[in-house]
Amino acid sequence: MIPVIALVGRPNVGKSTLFNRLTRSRDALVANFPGLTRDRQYGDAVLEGRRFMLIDTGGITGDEEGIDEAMAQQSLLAIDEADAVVLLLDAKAGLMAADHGLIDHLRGCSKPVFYVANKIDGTDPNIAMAEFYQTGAKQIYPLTATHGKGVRQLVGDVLDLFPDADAAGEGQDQAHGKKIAIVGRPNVGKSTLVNRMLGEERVVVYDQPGTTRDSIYINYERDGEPYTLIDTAGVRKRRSIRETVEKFSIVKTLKAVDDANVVVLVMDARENIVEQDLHLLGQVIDSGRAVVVALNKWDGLSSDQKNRIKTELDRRLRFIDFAEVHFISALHGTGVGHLYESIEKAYASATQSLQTRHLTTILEGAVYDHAPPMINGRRIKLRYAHPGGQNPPIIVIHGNQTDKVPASYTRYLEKIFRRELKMVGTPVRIEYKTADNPYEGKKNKLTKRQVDRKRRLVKFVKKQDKKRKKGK
Ligand SMILES: Nc1nc2c(ncn2[C@@H]2O[C@H](COP(=O)(O)OP(=O)(O)OP(=O)(O)O)[C@@H](O)[C@H]2O)c(=O)[nH]1
Ligand SMILES: Nc1nc2c(ncn2[C@@H]2O[C@H](COP(=O)(O)OP(=O)(O)OP(=O)(O)O)[C@@H](O)[C@H]2O)c(=O)[nH]1
Repeated sequence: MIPVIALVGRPNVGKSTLFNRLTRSRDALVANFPGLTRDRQYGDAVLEGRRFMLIDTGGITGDEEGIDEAMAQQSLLAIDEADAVVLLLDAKAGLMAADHGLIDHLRGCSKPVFYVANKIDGTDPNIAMAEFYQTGAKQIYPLTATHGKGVRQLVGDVLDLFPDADAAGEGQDQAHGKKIAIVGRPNVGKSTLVNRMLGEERVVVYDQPGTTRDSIYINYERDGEPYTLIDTAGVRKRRSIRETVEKFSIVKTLKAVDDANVVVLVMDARENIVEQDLHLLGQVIDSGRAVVVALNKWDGLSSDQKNRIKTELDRRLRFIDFAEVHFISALHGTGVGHLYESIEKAYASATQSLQTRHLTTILEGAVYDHAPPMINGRRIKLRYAHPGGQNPPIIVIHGNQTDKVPASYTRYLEKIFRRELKMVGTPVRIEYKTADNPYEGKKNKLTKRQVDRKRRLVKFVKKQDKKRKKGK
């Protein structure tokens, strides 16, 4: 499963700078759910093809007195959620009292810790490093977060601790059948829904989580078919101080989404749709997983209220018109059966096998109806399409100038593919390959002249072949 790295350090050491450099999420998920102590940022990141999740504990504000405590709490939660910790120190400022507090704590915890001397630019690295080695750290990584110098070495070494991260994850080897993650804000009714969905079904294995950040994987059978429910609800009946402080974990939610085939996003009809619901939904769509929306607590609402909520829903969820929405009562069990129908449809859509011939026909139809635009006097040409993966379905389109296809045209194609392939409940990804330069991407890139020469040569050889055939 995807490794989680926490960035900690006192204010202003450069955590956010490093976070922004590494994450690719358009808009990082900020933990400001009710019930969370402090804001933290969560981002999806990649380094040389290796994926990981990053937590930034930055952005602490407050009066001088409050800072230490807030920072401590913030950092402790992040450290707890992480698989490895990166501690940033400021080479310009040197060691400060607040650094010692964190260092002491990290010594006592069992997570791997990487010490970093940031802002090494413009200082004498030897002096700064010598001071930091006094902390007893075995290795200090010099870094310039603003320029990215030293980042690859640092993150590469951290990720080397998790060589199997992309292979089957913790959940994966326990899972059987279709994996359904139940996610949503605190208190929307996730665990009530999980109990409802299991109902009378035969539970095969019920796996208790090790920590708050682990989801529960429940294997069961429904109509003789194997399923796994990934339950992200807060841990109940376990009381420790920390859990009363915070029982909702974003890491847990994101990992569950990552590991699932279909995500059921639960929202609370009585609270309407809030910003955090949309953030979560955005994250689910980015992950490419199939999705079903469950508007829970639909019982006991007046028809006026129901109409108002439906109008609001139409407006705010327009950006995922492909997802099916259900109005349910997990408490009474109404609508839960239909939820399964949508889950099945979404799963089937996300994993159906696609044929090159069929995809190309659809592409040709779409282009015929509505041609891609001209760029610099040349029309973008989309020639053929083939499948590139499942869950999410990936459609690879080959053509000329494909790097110039406008986003609006890609959205148009997505819509047509989804319609023609009768896909429900899953995003579709379109990837482009360009045929402008057939030698592109080869190890030794050829110059334009060399390419032209090769093209002429190929033409010449083909002509010769034709002549020879005619002669026969
Ligand atoms: N010279 C230099 N400045 C840096 C470097 N990295 C970060 N800075 C600067 O240090 C300042 C603080 O950086 P941030 O990334 O906001 O620090 P932070 O640790 O996230 O701070 P908080 O959000 O307050 O916790 C900014 O002005 C950065 O431009 C670096 O490598 N070299
Ligand atoms: N009226 C009504 N109440 C519900 C429904 N579903 C859940 N609830 C109530 O909402 C509260 C929260 O439900 P939970 O299932 O614990 O919510 P959760 O999402 O698992 O909460 P966390 O553990 O905080 O993540 C409980 O008091 C439930 O009885 C519903 O369909 N209708």
